[in-house]
Amino acid sequence: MTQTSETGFDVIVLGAGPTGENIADRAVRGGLTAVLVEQELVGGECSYWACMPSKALLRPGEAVRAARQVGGAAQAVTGDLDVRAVLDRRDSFTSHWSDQGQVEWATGAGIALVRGHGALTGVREVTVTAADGAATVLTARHAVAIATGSDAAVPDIDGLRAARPWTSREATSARAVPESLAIIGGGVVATEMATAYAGLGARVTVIARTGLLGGMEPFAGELVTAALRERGVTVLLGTATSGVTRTADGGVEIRTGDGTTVTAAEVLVATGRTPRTGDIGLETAGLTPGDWITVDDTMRVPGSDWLYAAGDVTHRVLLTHQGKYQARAAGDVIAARAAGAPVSDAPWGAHVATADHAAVPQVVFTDPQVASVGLTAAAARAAGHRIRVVDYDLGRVAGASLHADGYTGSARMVVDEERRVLLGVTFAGPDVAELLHSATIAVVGAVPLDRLWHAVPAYPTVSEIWLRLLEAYGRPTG
Ligand SMILES: Cc1cc2nc3c(=O)[nH]c(=O)nc-3n(C[C@H](O)[C@H](O)[C@H](O)COP(=O)(O)OP(=O)(O)OC[C@H]3O[C@@H](n4cnc5c(N)ncnc54)[C@H](O)[C@@H]3O)c2cc1C
Ligand SMILES: NC(=O)c1ccc[n+]([C@@H]2O[C@H](COP(=O)([O-])OP(=O)(O)OC[C@H]3O[C@@H](n4cnc5c(N)ncnc54)[C@H](O)[C@@H]3O)[C@@H](O)[C@H]2O)c1
Repeated sequence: MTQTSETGFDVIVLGAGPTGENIADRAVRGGLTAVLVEQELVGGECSYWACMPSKALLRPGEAVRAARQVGGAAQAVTGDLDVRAVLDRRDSFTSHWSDQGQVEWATGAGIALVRGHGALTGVREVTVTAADGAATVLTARHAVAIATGSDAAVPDIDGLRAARPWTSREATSARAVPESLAIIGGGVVATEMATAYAGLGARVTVIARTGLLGGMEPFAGELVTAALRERGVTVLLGTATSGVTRTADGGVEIRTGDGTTVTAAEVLVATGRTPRTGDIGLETAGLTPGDWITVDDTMRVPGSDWLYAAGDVTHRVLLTHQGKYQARAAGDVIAARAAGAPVSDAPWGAHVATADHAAVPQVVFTDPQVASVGLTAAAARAAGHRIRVVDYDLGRVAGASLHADGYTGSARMVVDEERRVLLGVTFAGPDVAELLHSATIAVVGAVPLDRLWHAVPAYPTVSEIWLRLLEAYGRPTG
């Protein structure tokens, strides 16, 4: 096979998902040249098999349910979802799984692209093997950044692999809605896909070995469990899966730890992620293939002066916006170090991803939505903070009661009693996603509670939850 060499780049970025794209973009904006190496589609998991198609599957059902919760509007909703139209709209959000638009963006941003499977083969060296076997050896002047992301993890459950389960890829790109869907897992993918597929008419069973949305405030999982059940989803909590069989009629049979059997047309495994690092030459840099890649807060691999990693592959936070945030730090610090310019790597500096540790925002697009930032009460206590927890029933806020009849939701703020600032905030309820950034700013800005009283929420909006939480905490008297 042919082999060519290219040495003209300052930075090589392995993987053109949202993280890789942003590393390359920031490096180019910083005056460097950059090349992206991509083996599938430029845009990565998020654009084609994760964030965008999953939200496109969820939004139509949410819009119809929202209308049904408003007297007067409810009477206008006289039909069911048009499933074909939902799937077609989803297809448009994935650009029909074509990356032409993102390739044009990269070219316009001055970023080169080499297609194929990339692997480290030496210091600042990546060898890219194209589909036809042709190899291109790329050598970088300054840095190689790994942003190869993650794959769905398929746990070692008897018969599961042989049963050809759906992963998040099949769930987000399905051409049709199965009559029934069993979901193993109780996390974000499981709850979002249960919401989407139940809304699209499938009979859904969730098999979760603990509660739903573990790791978030407990009321979030409880509200989502209740809402799923109300919509006809069977939610089995505290239930292990012991075996899976693909049956002669093409369906699946799932045996649970308590001896019951769940049958469905398809089974979705939604039990977390595994790093795409098995075959990218990590051993050449002294790292272990198949492991997540540990980095410092400038996204550099400890002990190396040229190897960086960001996004899912680091296991810091498996979210697109956080990967892009890390990417901005990484691209900028690579450019600064290349220029011999000062590096701003103290906490909250321009070249570090400090928020990964203290203020990660996340929205779970279930119905109700869950939006959280920072520490839960349990995590804050475990970290040794002296905290006070303030809860408020979102349905009692005037704006919420106008927003939806019978609005059901809850909010919690976790106050650091030593500094009188917020460590974390969680909202669960219809349409709380857009509330989240207010909380993120309060947490990242360490806005003192006494000052928050002067951030007056408009009446009558759902954001008056802020006033109610502060009232519940107590108004300063001094
Ligand atoms: C169903 C689902 C829904 C989600 N929804 C959301 C959401 O709503 N909001 C959110 O913030 N996050 C969401 N996420 C998480 C989000 O998708 C990831 O955090 C994000 O895609 C990570 O970006 P990344 O660039 O690090 O990796 P990826 O998006 O995985 O991109 C990595 C890229 O590297 C390429 N690559 C890998 N190995 C090689 C190699 N050796 N050579 C060349 N190329 C290679 C891959 O082909 C891929 O294009 C969701 C995840 C799932 C599974
Ligand atoms: N809206 C969003 O931001 C969004 C949406 C989807 C996914 N994501 C990201 O994608 C990542 C992957 O999502 P996910 O739902 O796969 O992972 P997750 O970590 O959220 O949940 C994994 C679930 O699987 C269960 N589990 C793990 N191993 C198991 C086993 N062997 N048997 C049975 N259950 C098992 C866990 O108890 C947990 O309930 C998450 O980290 C999430 O941040 C984000």
